[in-house]
Amino acid sequence: MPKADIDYSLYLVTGRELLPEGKDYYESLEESLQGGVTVVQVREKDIDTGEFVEIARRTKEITDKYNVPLLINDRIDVYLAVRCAGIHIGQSDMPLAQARALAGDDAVIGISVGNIDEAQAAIAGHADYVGVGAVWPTGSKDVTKKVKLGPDGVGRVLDVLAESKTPAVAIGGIHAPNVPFLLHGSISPNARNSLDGIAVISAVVASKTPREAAANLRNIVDSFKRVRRSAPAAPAFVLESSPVRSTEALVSGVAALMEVIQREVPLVHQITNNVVINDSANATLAIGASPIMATNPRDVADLSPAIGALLVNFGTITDKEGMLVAGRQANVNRKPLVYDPVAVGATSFRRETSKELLAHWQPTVIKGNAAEIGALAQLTEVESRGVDSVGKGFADPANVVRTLARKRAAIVVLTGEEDYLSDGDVVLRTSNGHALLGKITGSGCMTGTLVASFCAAARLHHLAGGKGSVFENDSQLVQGDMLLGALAGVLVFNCAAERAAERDDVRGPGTFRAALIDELANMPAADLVKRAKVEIL
Ligand SMILES: Cc1ncc(COP(=O)(O)OP(=O)(O)O)c(N)n1
Ligand SMILES: Cc1ncsc1CCOP(=O)(O)O
Repeated sequence: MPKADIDYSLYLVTGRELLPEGKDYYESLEESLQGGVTVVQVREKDIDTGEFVEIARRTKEITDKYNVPLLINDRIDVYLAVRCAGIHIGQSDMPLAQARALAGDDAVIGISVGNIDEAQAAIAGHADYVGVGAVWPTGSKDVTKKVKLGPDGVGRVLDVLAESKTPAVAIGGIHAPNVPFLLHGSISPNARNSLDGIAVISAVVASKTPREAAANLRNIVDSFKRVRRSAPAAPAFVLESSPVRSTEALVSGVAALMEVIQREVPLVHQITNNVVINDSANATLAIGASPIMATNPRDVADLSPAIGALLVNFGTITDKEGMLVAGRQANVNRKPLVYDPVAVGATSFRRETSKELLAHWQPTVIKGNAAEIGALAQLTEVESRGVDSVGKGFADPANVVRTLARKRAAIVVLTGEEDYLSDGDVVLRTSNGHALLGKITGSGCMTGTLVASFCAAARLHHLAGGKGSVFENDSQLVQGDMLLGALAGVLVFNCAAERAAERDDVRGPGTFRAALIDELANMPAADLVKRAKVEIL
């Protein structure tokens, strides 16, 4: 097969030691090819050369039947003996130039890369493809001393590879539930380059049903590639046909979601800080949803299938383990995940924690003030003082939210006197609210609570729309109009604040806080429609 025709979508690296008891290697291999494996690499670490050659030869007989290219891990002698498509080498194996000299120009030579320098060297040495990793920890190889790149780190390598168009597969700890997150989360920040495929060992080899395991992985990768071709900027939640936006449609959509909440009473799981936990739970109840403020990782597995959405607010970062597990489960169960990185720029501990969380799961919505959004976007334009941002804000907030939304494949909500929301494509500006919100603690956190509640409603609204649980594509993380959900959270909160501030019985922050909860409970949708100030920029 010509090198240019190789499809790297689902790259199987063999691992006989991981086969389920009683499962024959060749039988498993053939089933995985039937499931849709597109490249095979024979990887053997502890066998004699003669046995390696024999396994490679028999493996080639099977891969040839399916017209799938076969590569050999590390051993050029074995490649030369069986004359398959090529070899895969690592950074501590024979140098690329020597491997090329021995194997010749026709051989496919792939090389492992774990950082930008290695990626640049791979391009300079004309590698035919790269294996980028390890993405996550894995039991299939000792990578404990290596940096785990996460989808983010893979994205940085993809930026380097973009110009040369070197094909790239990611490897390490990849299993069906984290594949959508990996594919979307690794779209490179500048060049918008994306993975050509995923390389796996245990996700297929350790399965008792490798055909089904491979078919499932292949579907996810194929769906992702299809959406990338038709909508290159689409974030992880975007429907194949994004709705056409008008301010009237948006505001009436918000009113519709208010009804969905009342009718469906979604359960909103919130891991939030202990300053606002009570107000957030009351705000959730006031709009008609149901709060559960569980933080223990052991609660999460049972809870996740039942919830409408998850909020992770790391204001006091006392529950990191719960945040990691809950977020990952939200991705697995394809539930909206709203991330509120409170004061993320204020300390290095917060920056590190945020990095760790974002390497573990894909947020649907990121909500923050200017300092928080600036810190995530690595901008120094806005300073923070504790949890607050100081100064005039961004010169071009619309560009900041759009750029971060694209980089993170998430909706970004920037709160302030005016709020900016973007899905990486459209940018919305809202200008409701009241100065008294700045006089009570937790108004930003309650906004996050409402955004999570309305994202739950947006998902339920989508499911009730007749499509059931069928996803538009298998790589999609969340169903429903999440930009509308985020907008609803912001508008309902700010319009309720306006109504509360207008009341005769409100004489300051204390009475305002109580009145705000009342108005969240009592605000008629028609009044929201009248008050809402939304612009599409
Ligand atoms: C596709 C792919 N990517 C990376 C690797 C890892 O190769 P290497 O770094 O040489 O480590 P070993 O596999 O030899 O342990 C790979 N094998 N395949
Ligand atoms: C060979 C290799 N190189 C980096 S991680 C890895 C192992 C991948 O195995 P798994 O897919 O089971 O995590």
